Amino acid sequence: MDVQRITVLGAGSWGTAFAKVLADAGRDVTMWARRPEVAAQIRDEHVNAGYLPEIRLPANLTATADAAEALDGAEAVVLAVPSQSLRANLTGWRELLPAGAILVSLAKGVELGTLKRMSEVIAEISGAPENDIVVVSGPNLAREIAQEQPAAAVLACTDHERAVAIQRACSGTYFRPYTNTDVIGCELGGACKNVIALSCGMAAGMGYGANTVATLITRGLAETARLGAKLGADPLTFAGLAGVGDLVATCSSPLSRNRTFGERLGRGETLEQAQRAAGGQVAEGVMSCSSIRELAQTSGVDMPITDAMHRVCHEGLDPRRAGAELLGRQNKHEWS
Ligand SMILES: NC(=O)C1=CN([C@@H]2O[C@H](COP(=O)(O)OP(=O)(O)OC[C@H]3O[C@@H](n4cnc5c(N)ncnc54)[C@H](OP(=O)(O)O)[C@@H]3O)[C@@H](O)[C@H]2O)C=CC1
Ligand SMILES: O=C(CO)COP(=O)(O)O
Repeated sequence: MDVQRITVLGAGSWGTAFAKVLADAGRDVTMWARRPEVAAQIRDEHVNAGYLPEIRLPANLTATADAAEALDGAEAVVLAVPSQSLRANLTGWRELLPAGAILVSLAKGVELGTLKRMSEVIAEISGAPENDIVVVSGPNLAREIAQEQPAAAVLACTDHERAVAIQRACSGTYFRPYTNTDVIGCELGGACKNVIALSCGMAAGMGYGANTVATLITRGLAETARLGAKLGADPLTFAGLAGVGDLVATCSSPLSRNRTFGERLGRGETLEQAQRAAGGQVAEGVMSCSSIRELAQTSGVDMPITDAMHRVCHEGLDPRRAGAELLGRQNKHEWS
């Protein structure tokens, strides 16, 4: 199985950076952008100034705002829109998906209401078997990848052949993808770390230092792994790129939208102020803290940091009060 002609649906930060990775690896890439002016800029000026200013995009990467044109003849289709809009977007594209194209998900989130992972949403809407969908996850801050800084990722798919086809399509001098068959673990790792990054940002915004952030990262990993164990993930996944790798990158980097969003909350801004400052770019953790919390509750799993982030974001809990409540919980063994 080899894929040469690839379509990326979504022209935000990661959609554009991943399209560049594929094009740099020699694939013919067409992007779909929601706004025609963004498509025109990518196609004619080889730049996406709104999301990745100063990044020169390769000549074998083109763009259109017409989804039918973008999808015509695609052998692989990369879904690069935010988690909470994926269902609606994909429903609009369903009839246009070329038969047999490999579907690839970049989104890191859990759907509100259905509590589904993104590959479950994609399978439901597209009619493709869940086992055929390839999930991309790992420490992949879009700007660094677009600058060609070395990084690795995981391509998770139950069907190894499909994972290998996408692995070949995106392997390059600065991007090293590994395959993995644990789709559940990779998707949960990617979704949960956004919530933990919010909490780390919030702690930094309140003026706390490395100890607090490291505590949140470590205990965040513990609650993510607890949820994963309950839902059938391989515990090893959380020690890998889609687990601790992505968690550390996102929780530590000022480039992370989730961390930055949390930092604003920690400095006393309201949700609306932080949303305005994000300028339309998605901080997935803000919605996923609610869906993951509900998933944990229905699964009987304790996720205190996720619960606290939901209450700060959506129930008006003061960040300092949230911190005090986390510290004030009953003492327990580290692994209980
Ligand atoms: N940025 C990163 O570093 C990484 C992101 N991810 C994940 O990839 C996914 C996509 O992220 P990213 O590309 O960064 O997102 P951005 O917010 O940067 O861009 C979202 C893109 O989707 C488009 N879009 C289409 N429909 C909608 C809609 N209904 N609502 C909002 N946007 C819509 C936007 O169009 P328009 O420009 O017109 O608004 C834009 O092109 C997310 O799940 C994210 O967590 C994963 C790894 C790294
Ligand atoms: O998923 C990411 C890095 O792997 C990007 O994180 P943010 O969405 O917080 O920027």
